[in-house]
Amino acid sequence: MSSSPSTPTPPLTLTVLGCGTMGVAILSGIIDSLTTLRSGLTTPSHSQHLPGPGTFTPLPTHGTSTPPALPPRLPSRFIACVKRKESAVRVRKSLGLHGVEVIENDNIRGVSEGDVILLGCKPQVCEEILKQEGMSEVLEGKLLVSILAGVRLERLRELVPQSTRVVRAMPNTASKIREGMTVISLPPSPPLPASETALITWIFNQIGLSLVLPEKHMDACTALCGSGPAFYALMIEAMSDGGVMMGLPRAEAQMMAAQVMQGAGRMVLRGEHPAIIREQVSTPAGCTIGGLLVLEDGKVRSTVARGIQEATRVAAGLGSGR
Ligand SMILES: NC(=O)C1=CN([C@@H]2O[C@H](COP(=O)(O)OP(=O)(O)OC[C@H]3O[C@@H](n4cnc5c(N)ncnc54)[C@H](OP(=O)(O)O)[C@@H]3O)[C@@H](O)[C@H]2O)C=CC1
Ligand SMILES: O=C(O)[C@@H]1CCC=N1
Repeated sequence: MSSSPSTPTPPLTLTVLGCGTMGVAILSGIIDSLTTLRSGLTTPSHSQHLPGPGTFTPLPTHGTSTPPALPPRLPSRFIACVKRKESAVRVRKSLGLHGVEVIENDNIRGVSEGDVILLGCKPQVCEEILKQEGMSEVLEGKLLVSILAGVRLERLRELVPQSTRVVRAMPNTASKIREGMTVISLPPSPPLPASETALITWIFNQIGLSLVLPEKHMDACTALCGSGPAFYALMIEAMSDGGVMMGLPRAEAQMMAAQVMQGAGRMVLRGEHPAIIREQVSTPAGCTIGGLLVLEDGKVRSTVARGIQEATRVAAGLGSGR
C-alpha cells in the first residue's frame, strides 16, 4: 500500500499456529480491516471515535503509543493451524469463507508457508509444538509473535533457532470486533528491524488500540487486557442484575449496562479523568453518591484491584508448565 504501482510488493502470509478462540478473533479482525481498507474506507472502526493509535497518549505515560507507520508488506494470505478435526471444522466454518486456509495436524507445513507466525496455542503445549521435529528448520529467519500468557521471551528464544525474531503480544477477545487492546513487548536486543516493528504494530492497530511496554509488565497486562473482558462482563452482569431486581427487563438492562460501560471507557480514552467523571455524576444528596457509598462499603475498588493482582500472579506462572 505504501509502494507505487510500478513496484508491487510480494504478498505476506500470516500463519496462526494454534488457532482457537484468540486466533479466530485476531484473524477475523485483520480480515475485516483489510476488507475495509480495500473498499477504500481506510478508517479502522475504533478510530472513528477516538484519536488514532499514533496520536493517542495513554495515562500513565510509561508506555509508548505505537507509531501508525505502514509496513512495506501487508498480510494477504492467512493460514490457521489446529490439531483436531473438529477444531478444523469449526475454524473453517467461521473463517473459511474469508479465504483462510485451515491446516489440521500439520504445523510444519503451516509454518513453512508462513512469513509471520502468530503462536496462539495454550502455554502448556508451546514447548511440544516448537520442539517438534523439523520445526526449527521451518522457523529459520521468521518472525514469531507469541500471544501466550506467562511464557517469557527468554524461554521462547530457547525454543526457536537464533535467526527467528521473537515478539510477545497480549491482545484480548474484543480483537474480533476490532475493539481490542494489545500490549506488545519487543525484544530489547538485537532490536527488531523497523519493517517488522511496523508490521506488528500495524497488525494489532487494525484490531483495536496497541501499546508497546517492556516485558516486565506483561503479566499485569495479561490480567488487564487479556482477562479484562471477563472482568467487565461480570460487571455488566452485576449492573444488569441490579436493574432486573428493580423491575427492568433483562435485555434492556444488559444493553444499558454495556453501553454505559462503553461510554465511560470512551470518555476516559478521550482524556477525561475517572475521578472527575465520578464527581460530575455525583449530585450532592443525589442517588449516585448513595450508590457509590454502598459500592465502597463492599470494597469494590480494592476487590477489583486485588482481582487484577491475583490474575497477574497466576499469569506469571502459566509458562512454567505447572
Ligand atoms: N482466551 C483469551 O481471551 C486470551 C488468551 N490468550 C492466550 O492465547 C492463547 C490461546 O488461547 P485460546 O485461544 O483461548 O485457546 P484455545 O484453546 O481456544 O486455542 C488453542 C488452539 O491451539 C490449538 N492447538 C493445540 N495443540 C496444538 C498442536 N499441537 N498443534 C497445533 N495447534 C494446536 C488448538 O487446536 P485443537 O482445538 O485442535 O486442539 C486450538 O485451536 C493462550 O496461550 C492464552 O494464554 C491471550 C489473551 C486473551
Ligand atoms: O485466562 C487465561 O489464561 C487467558 C490468558 C488471558 C486471558 N485468558
